[in-house]
Order: sequence, then C-alpha cells, then structure tokens
Amino acid sequence: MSSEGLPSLRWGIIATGQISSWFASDLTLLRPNAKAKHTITAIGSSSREKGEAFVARWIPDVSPPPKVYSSYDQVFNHPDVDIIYVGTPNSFHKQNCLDAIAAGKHVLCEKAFTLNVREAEEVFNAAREKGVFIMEAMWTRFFPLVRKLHRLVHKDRVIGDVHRVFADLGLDQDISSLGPDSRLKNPALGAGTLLDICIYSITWGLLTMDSRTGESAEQPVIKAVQTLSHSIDVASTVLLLYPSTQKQAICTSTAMFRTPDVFCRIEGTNGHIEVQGVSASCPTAFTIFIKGRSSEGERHTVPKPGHGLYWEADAVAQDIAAGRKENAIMPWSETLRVLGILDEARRQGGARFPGDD
Ligand SMILES: NC(=O)C1=CN([C@@H]2O[C@H](COP(=O)(O)OP(=O)(O)OC[C@H]3O[C@@H](n4cnc5c(N)ncnc54)[C@H](OP(=O)(O)O)[C@@H]3O)[C@@H](O)[C@H]2O)C=CC1
Ligand SMILES: O=C1OC[C@@H](O)[C@H](O)[C@H]1O
Repeated sequence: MSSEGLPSLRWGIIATGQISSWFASDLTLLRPNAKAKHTITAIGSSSREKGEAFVARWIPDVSPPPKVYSSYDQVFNHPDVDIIYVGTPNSFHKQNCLDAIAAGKHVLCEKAFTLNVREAEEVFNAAREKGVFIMEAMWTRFFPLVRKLHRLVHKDRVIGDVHRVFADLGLDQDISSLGPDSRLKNPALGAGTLLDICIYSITWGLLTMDSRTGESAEQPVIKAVQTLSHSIDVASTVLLLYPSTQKQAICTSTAMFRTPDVFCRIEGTNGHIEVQGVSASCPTAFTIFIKGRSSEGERHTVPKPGHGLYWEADAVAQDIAAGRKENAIMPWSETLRVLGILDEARRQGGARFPGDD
C-alpha cells in the first residue's frame, strides 16, 4: 500500500540497547496496514562506533541511512528530527525527556516513564509549557488484540461483571550473575521487577477492571509486598482493590521464574478469559470461556509481524498530525496513575532508589 496521505514522522533514537533495536527494526518493517510513515533520521549513542554497529545490525537497509552521533544532544537539536524515542535505562528518562522537550521535540519515552510521580510531573509540566507531544511507550496497550479484548470485556461484557483478575510477568533473569552496572541490577538505574515488569501486570489489572483511564477511572486501594535482594525487588505483588465493588486484581512479577504461556486470567460472573503470549508485555492470543458452553473456549488472535512496537508509533504519528499533545489510550494522567501505584508499592514493599526521600 502507498504511504501517500499518511501522517509521517522523522525519528531520532537515543540509546542503542535492546529495546531501541526492537523499536528501530519495527519502524522500518514493511507493513500493509501501516497507519503512518516513519523515517529514522538520527541515532544517538555513547559512541559513534556503537551507533554505527547498531545501524549495520538492525536497520542495514534503511536508505538514506540515519546520521549517527556520539551524543544525545546532537539528536535532540537535529533539524531533521521531529520526535525523540528514549530507550535509556529508567533513571535517565526524566533528564532525556527534559532535554528533548527543551529542544522543542516531541517525545516517546520507554516505560517506566520516570522513577516516580514527582519526576513525571516535572516532565509533563515542561511538555505543556513547550507545547510538544509526549507519551510513555506502554506499547502493550496499543496492540489491536488488547483493544479487542478491552471492547469485549467492557462494551460487550462477554464475561459479565469482572470480579477478579490475576496477571503475572515472571522472567528467569538470574540477577546474581549480572554485572553491577546492569539496568536490571543497579538501583541507580531504576532496577527491580516492579518498574521493569510488574508495570505490565498492573497494566492488565487496570485495563480489565475498569474501562476508563487516569483521573476518570475508579482509583483502587493498593496493597503491596516485595522481596528485596541487594536493595532491589526481585519479586513484587501488588493488589488493586476497588472500593465500590470489592473486586480485586492480583498483579505480580518475579525475576526468578518464567511465567507460563497463559499469563493472565480475567474472571467474570458469566465466564473467564485466559490471555497468553511470551510475556504480559506482548500478548498473542486470548480465549473466552463462557460458563456452560464448550470447554475449548473461543480463541482470538491478531497477526503481529515483528515485535509490535509500530502500533504505538502509528498512534503517536496520528496524534501529532492532528495537533494533539497526548494520546487517549495512554494519556498523561494514566502514566501518573500507574507511577502513583508504583510509588505506593515501593513505599509499602521497601524498594528504594537513590534520591528517594
Ligand atoms: N517496551 C519494552 O518491551 C521494553 C522496554 N524496555 C525499557 O527500555 C529501557 C532500556 O532497556 P534496554 O534496552 O533493555 O536496556 P539496555 O541495557 O539493553 O540498553 C540501554 C541503553 O541505554 C544507554 N545508556 C545510557 N546510559 C547508560 C548507563 N549508564 N548504563 C546503561 N546504559 C546506558 C546505552 O546506549 P548507548 O550506549 O547507545 O548510549 C544502552 O545500550 C528501560 O527503560 C526499559 O524499561 C526494555 C525492554 C523491553
Ligand atoms: O519491558 C520489558 O518487557 C520485556 C522484558 O524482557 C524487559 O525486561 C522489560 O523491560
């Protein structure tokens, strides 16, 4: 399909780690149903060699190739860049976003958006003042499969009233074998399963318990426990208890065990839904089981070439083309709400980052 008439964005990517490699290769995938045209014009890395190796490995066929810089600042200030993708460890997100905004760029910043609510408010205030678009890259919410599930649960009410949800993201990360500078181990980089992966389990709880987001959603009471090792959490469990109905979501994470394929169960008065995939970040199918009907259930899938990060990128391009400063699926108030839950979970569970007071 021709890209004529589609909104287009010129991306500057900062950091060349794992998620940036997924994002860059997804942006350049040929997709028949693309809703936007994406061009990668600049890459910023700690070294030019690293940036060039990134281009050669992950986006070798992009023509013309992106310019590679040995500083993030050159990308922030690049005249051919509309939007910055922030793929650095959590503790750098606040400053990277502030620098991009100061340069007048739109921003898509990886999850967790910042280390806490206070930092996020600072970033959103700066974006508001500068009049730029910014969004947390909570990609899972943009999967067509997740939008479909949301519709079936809340609009069509296929399983009736949802009264309990269980969502788990466990990975076998062997944290003790990692070096002290790993973003998964170093508290100064925002390490710990809560911000890294429990954020997805919490996302499933929030998405399935209430159709609304941000301030308009019912605010659950939070009960949390964490298992700490060398001051980071290697396991976290966050309960969301909804005051008006007493319904509950059990949202959990561990760095010591890989969750089986079915990572989420949504229980309702008329049946239940099982959601599956490689992890809660990346669902591939869900099956609806209605009480008294076939025990096999009704399975739903949506094709997903590549990783699936282009859906959030397309949504961002459409928002920016329409002059919007935030996205309706992941508005600023929802990022603040999720970070508020993470802050409270750490307050109860005990994980601390340097700089917490
Ligand atoms: N959406 C998703 O599914 C995923 C999201 N993430 C999120 O993306 C972010 C990055 O994760 P990931 O790509 O796995 O991390 P990596 O460790 O693979 O890469 C991080 C990159 O950040 C840059 N960086 C800048 N300063 C530092 C520093 N002091 N220490 C380490 N790296 C630094 C480096 O790039 P350079 O040298 O080029 O400057 C590095 O390669 C995190 O916020 C994480 O939560 C991660 C994985 C999946
Ligand atoms: O966002 C993420 O999702 C997948 C995990 O492998 C990764 O550690 C995390 O950052």
